[in-house]
Amino acid sequence: MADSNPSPKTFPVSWEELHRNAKALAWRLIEGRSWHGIIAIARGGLVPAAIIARELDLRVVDTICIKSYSDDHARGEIRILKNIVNPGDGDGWLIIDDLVDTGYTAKAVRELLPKAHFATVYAKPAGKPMVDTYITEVSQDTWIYFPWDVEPQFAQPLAAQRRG
Ligand SMILES: O=P(O)(O)OC[C@H]1O[C@H](OP(=O)(O)OP(=O)(O)O)[C@H](O)[C@@H]1O
Ligand SMILES: Nc1nc2[nH]cnc2c(=O)[nH]1
Ligand SMILES: [Mg+2]
Repeated sequence: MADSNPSPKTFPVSWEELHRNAKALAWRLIEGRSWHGIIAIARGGLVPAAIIARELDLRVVDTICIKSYSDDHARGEIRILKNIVNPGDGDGWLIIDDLVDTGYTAKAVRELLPKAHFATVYAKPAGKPMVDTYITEVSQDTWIYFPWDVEPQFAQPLAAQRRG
């Protein structure tokens, strides 16, 4: 995606869908191995990380706090606002984020924790190669709206929209 994000398509995600997809991710992550704990990429990774921590019975949850997008969906420089305390190389740790878009956030975290397992609920094609496990793919020109991004509001009936 370019630095400013036109995203002609939108993909609203409900709490129920997010919960179901995060649980689907937990199913994938519980297969065949155990984890020391979770490193959530805040803020977007916090809710999926909480769901996955509950499903995998993981009680150790740390955060890396990163900002790369502003509220108007424009991507800026990646800023690591808080790192984890004792990173090591990440071996045996799960990194959880809500989504991977361009993959720049994931790339920056992978450089810090090269042996961690990087998992997201949603993935766009450009960022897909940066994640080890994801559940749902959406197209690159789609902007995902999470439940915390939106609130219900009145929608015009179709006939009224046509009348203009
Ligand atoms: O693959 P990328 O293009 O790097 O984009 C993905 C990142 O963008 C969003 O975070 P954002 O920086 O908007 O902060 P937030 O998690 O606080 O919403 C999202 O939560 C991912 O962390
Ligand atoms: N909410 C949201 N944040 C993003 N950050 C980068 N891409 C996206 C997206 O599609 N939705
Ligand atoms: Mg984020």
